[in-house]
Amino acid sequence: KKIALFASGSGSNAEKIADYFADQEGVSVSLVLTNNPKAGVIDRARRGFGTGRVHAPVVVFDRPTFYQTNQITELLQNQAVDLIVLAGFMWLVPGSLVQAFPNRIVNIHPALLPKFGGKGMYGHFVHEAVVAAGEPESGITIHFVNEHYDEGAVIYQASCPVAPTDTPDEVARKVQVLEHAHYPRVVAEVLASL
Ligand SMILES: N[C@@H]1O[C@H](COP(=O)(O)O)[C@@H](O)[C@H]1O
Repeated sequence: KKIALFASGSGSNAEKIADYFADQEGVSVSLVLTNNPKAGVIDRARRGFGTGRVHAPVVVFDRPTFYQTNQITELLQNQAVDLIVLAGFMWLVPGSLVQAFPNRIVNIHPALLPKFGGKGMYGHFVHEAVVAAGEPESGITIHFVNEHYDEGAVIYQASCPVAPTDTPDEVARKVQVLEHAHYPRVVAEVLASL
């Protein structure tokens, strides 16, 4: 089975996923794709991720290529990718790609959807909103991707307590622990179900 990893930023989740499958028979990371030429994920991929043994081509694309051509969808189809994994990818996935990979695109959101999701709700903004709302807990949501931000069917959620004194940074740290602990395993379960 083949995975393609999409990331726009640091790529810590992409690295955890690549490392998780580094020694797994029958599962490989065939492509790393980013919309950001300065994304930290590029260096991680070039180093072979955490294990230094997962070497996948890195593709950097721009907005016209993603939204006005079919190049990315065709590349993924030509590589016979089984599952597309969004790991901190910030752009909305075009309908053509969603239709080409039905129930084969997953995303992780750093909050307990349906709360604190949607356009503009990403990265630190989410944790600031959770703290500002005085939420007693936060967490992660892993979901299938459809044509709307953060609205696809939920696959898995895990939560963590938020103390009244927690800062957005502290919430971000707690949530990242959940992301790294659960996303690789849930990706493996979705892959096994395909
Ligand atoms: N969608 C969100 O974007 C962030 C990406 O972090 P990283 O994987 O680039 O470190 C994570 O918090 C993820 O939930």
